Amino acid sequence: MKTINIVLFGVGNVGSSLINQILESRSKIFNSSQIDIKLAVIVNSKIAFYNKDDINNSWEADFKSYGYPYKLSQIINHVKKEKLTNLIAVDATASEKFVKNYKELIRNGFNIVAANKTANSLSDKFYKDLRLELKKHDKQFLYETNVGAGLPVIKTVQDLHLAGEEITKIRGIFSGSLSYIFNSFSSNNRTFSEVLDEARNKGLTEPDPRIDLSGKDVGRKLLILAREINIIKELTEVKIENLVPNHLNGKSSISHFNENQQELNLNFEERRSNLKADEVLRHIGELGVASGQLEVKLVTEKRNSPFGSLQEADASFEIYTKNYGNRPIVIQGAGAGARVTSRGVLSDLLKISEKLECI
Ligand SMILES: NC(=O)c1ccc[n+]([C@@H]2O[C@H](COP(=O)([O-])OP(=O)(O)OC[C@H]3O[C@@H](n4cnc5c(N)ncnc54)[C@H](O)[C@@H]3O)[C@@H](O)[C@H]2O)c1
Ligand SMILES: N[C@@H](CCO)C(=O)O
Repeated sequence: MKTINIVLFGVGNVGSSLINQILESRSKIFNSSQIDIKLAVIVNSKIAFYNKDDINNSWEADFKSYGYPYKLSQIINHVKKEKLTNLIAVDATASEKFVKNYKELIRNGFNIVAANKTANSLSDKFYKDLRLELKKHDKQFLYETNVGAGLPVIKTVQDLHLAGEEITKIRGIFSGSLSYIFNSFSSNNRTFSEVLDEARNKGLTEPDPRIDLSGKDVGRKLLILAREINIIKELTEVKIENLVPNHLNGKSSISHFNENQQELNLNFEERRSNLKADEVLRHIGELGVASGQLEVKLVTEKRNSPFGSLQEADASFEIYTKNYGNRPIVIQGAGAGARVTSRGVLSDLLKISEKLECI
């Protein structure tokens, strides 16, 4: 039998769904794999809840009642004092600041599973240093949900690359958030701002939806896949069509954006009115291996084309390789949403567990 001890950072849409899925699935997982999943500490940006007993369905109330302000060093001291082993830190935050803690976590015995895409899309130096630290301490880092939420995109690209298959191009609808938004917007008469609010309320967008609309989220995903196949790039080198006007982006606050997001309506209304009856708007990412070009843009597609006929928050990735020729591998399905994402995180947790010690 193996016990794994999880410290969960981020108790928002994805983090909460992960806790609930662990509660739902852990006896099934224990019966099939003899892996006992313990949630040792759960943490948001303000408070930490140290879970002495087994977590149960009242976790949300316990978190609110018994959580208190913390420092990372206190969490590390706690797991040491309790002699917890097989440690895995889950990063379900969207924080650029939090990823700077990864090295300290690794040095203190943690493996890492991240839904947060930041660690893999900061500088090439940060990316490589992190991997050196993992190697030095013999720790694992999995992040399948960084691209396509629960869809197996990263693993597929890694496996093809590892096997020596030459990947020539990856093209697709990389954003489940923007897929939902442009599906809804292209097919009815609601304003862009109304559709954006709906996607946010369904937990389909980034906590700050400007990360989606500015193209940064898809830019990050392209960069993450490029790095998997040894293309050395920085986010600043990705050619991105930014859908947010400058005065609502950059240094302006999220509340300023929320109050003024109707200003987006006019531009998108114009783009919608230019569509023919058989056309829809689609947000595309493209990674050309030979050209080394990474590009994010909003395009017009025929409604009955593969990308044009996607539904809901579907993402779709076409992976072109030398041997697959002009018939790419296609990975398609829900590309955003807390439940598909947290299931992907849970699957990464179990993959890491396979290599941990039985205790
Ligand atoms: N929702 C999806 O469909 C989806 C898909 C793939 C990946 N992701 C990624 O999952 C992550 C979480 O998304 P979400 O929708 O759950 O966001 P959310 O805003 O609902 O939750 C984020 C949580 O992180 C906490 N947090 C912020 N800074 C922190 C810090 N420094 N330390 C500890 N906790 C901190 C917040 O308090 C909050 O509890 C994001 O990085 C997102 O890109 C989400
Ligand atoms: N913005 C993400 C979902 C939240 O991370 C996506 O569209 O894939």
